[in-house]
Amino acid sequence: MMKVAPSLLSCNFLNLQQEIKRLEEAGVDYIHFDVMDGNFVPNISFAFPILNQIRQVTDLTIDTHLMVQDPERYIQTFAEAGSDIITIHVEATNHIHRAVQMIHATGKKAGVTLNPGTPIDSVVPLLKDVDLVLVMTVNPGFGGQQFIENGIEKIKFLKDYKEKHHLNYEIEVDGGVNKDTAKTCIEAGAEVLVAGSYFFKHKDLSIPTSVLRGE
Ligand SMILES: O=C(CO)[C@@H](O)[C@H](O)COP(=O)(O)O
Ligand SMILES: [Co+2]
Repeated sequence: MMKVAPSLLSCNFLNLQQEIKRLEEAGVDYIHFDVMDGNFVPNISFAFPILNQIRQVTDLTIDTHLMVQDPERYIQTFAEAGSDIITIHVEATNHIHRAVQMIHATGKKAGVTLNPGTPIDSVVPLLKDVDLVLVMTVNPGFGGQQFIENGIEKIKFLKDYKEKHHLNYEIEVDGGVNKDTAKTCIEAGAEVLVAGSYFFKHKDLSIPTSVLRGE
């Protein structure tokens, strides 16, 4: 069954608690929490104090996407703030394998992600050690961008590799996901769809939840 992970970047920040409640009522699977540091990506979003407050009001899985240079510096803090999954970029550290080990040492699930310009080979040595692989289908830093097609081949590769080697990671896609691009991602083998602008433009959030699940 497809999982849906709305990105809070596109929600109404003035009513955050209400937005979390709407997500719960819509039956989403994960809350996707985008952290941007103004260094790894050219934008700044939000971080632990907000994550910690969200943790106080929901039991939904918090899927933290760290768009942060040298994420090792913040893994412990994001774990303590209440993340369930911590996903880091292969481009953001010289020691991605150690960083994955650090995430697991906190007791949280570890994800790795790669930009549209990064070859899939860069994550292959990590695949047996991670819980999730996030394929970026936009250049990270902003919501509302257009889907970049080269992610589809990466999703297919990850699906085949997972089956061939009997691995357990989830295949997640992030960026420009809407009704149409979701279909292509699902056909290619995606298992978790992140969606921000498409998702929150709906008044009734159960609609994009069902559409993205392919129901
Ligand atoms: O990580 C990111 C952007 O860097 C995403 O999670 C976006 O927030 C998704 O937004 P849409 O492309 O769905 O509007
Ligand atoms: Co994201």
